[in-house]
Amino acid sequence: MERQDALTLAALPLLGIWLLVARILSMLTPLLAPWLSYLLAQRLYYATPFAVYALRSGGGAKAILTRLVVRRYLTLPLRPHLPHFYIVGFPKCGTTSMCTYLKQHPCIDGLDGLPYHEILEKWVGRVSGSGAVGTLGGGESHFYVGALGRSSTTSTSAYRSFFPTIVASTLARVRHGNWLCFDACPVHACLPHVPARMKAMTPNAKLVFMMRDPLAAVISGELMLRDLGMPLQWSTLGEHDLAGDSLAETEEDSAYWAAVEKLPLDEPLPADLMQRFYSTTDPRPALRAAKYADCLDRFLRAFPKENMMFVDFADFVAQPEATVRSVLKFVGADAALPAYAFKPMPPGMQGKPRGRTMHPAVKQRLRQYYRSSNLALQQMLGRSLSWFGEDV
Ligand SMILES: Nc1ncnc2c1ncn2[C@@H]1O[C@H](COP(=O)(O)OS(=O)(=O)O)[C@@H](OP(=O)(O)O)[C@H]1O
Repeated sequence: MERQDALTLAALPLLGIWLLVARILSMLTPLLAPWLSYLLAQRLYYATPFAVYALRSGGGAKAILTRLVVRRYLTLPLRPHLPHFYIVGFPKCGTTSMCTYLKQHPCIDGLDGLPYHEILEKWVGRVSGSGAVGTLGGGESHFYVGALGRSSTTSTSAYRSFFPTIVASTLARVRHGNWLCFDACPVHACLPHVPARMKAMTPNAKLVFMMRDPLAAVISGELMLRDLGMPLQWSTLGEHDLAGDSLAETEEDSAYWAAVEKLPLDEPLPADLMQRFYSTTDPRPALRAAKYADCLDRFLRAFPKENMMFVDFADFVAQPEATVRSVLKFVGADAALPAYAFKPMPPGMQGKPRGRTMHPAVKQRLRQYYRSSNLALQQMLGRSLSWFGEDV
């Protein structure tokens, strides 16, 4: 047993009392500090603009946010960990399922104390009627996209506050000999400022990228935003919706995203970044997010390729257990640990397209749109992915 683990075990009763007091105090704070609830709701809205639709009908959601955040900060000295690995992307490629599967392993923890996304998921579960309420536990911090503020995306202590305490890590190490924690946020893969920040925060982290046929990912994302109530003015469902518009990037767009990529680490994120990313009027940010090769290229400039794993969504769906075990091996968790058992996911995990499909004309257009990016991806990975098809 390491010396630090032995010390933590000896101090366990005191640490337990500290955690309990923090929990009680945090339950009182929403009453004492309504402005904090307001501030947090604003920040969450910045990071995930669709959150406003969840918060509108979320009842006590703001109070829950405050309570969780206050508890995390009261116990910050007990939270020394940053993620050992990330599920970095891509949107609608099975990151939530993968996250839930990985957390079945006794040596792996996700976030602690700030399941922002759980609140959204409960709401999504109610809206979609997927019956998934309480079963998902996505645990996305949205840290690098500004969930704790546009200026906080390089603050180590702010980020540490998301992850479990030394009590949890010590107990896992003593019982199972190993402990790892991770963050998951599919949009991290798509935003150009993220690789440099992630590298500065966690230079040795491992990164898992999940990828799916871009067309399937794009329509899945559109349907999620529609079901949340976002007033999207573009659609892939009707013949004329995307067929006529130019999908080429404007000069202004290119300049904007290039500037975001070069943003110095000590500069706050632009005020309109996430509104632009989740645009209700312009389909291009959503389409660009599935140009996997461009996004991966930025990560490959920041991290060594051997620290990255690329998972084909189709393999994950066809063989979830084998895929999860290979990810466990990659991140350094023992998949053969006697205390670990793979449990298949409840059916509520899967979305409900409810008969809505992409219009064939739009499909054809998007196949063309993604062709060069898929070719570049094939070269980058040195292998084919199941959905490349004959023309890639
Ligand atoms: N095990 C399994 N089998 C089949 N399909 C699965 C599975 N896990 C996740 N999914 C599908 O993945 C889509 C959700 O992806 P994400 O969790 O990455 O979404 S998010 O970006 O975090 O919002 C969503 O896709 P759509 O159903 O097409 O919307 C889920 O149904």
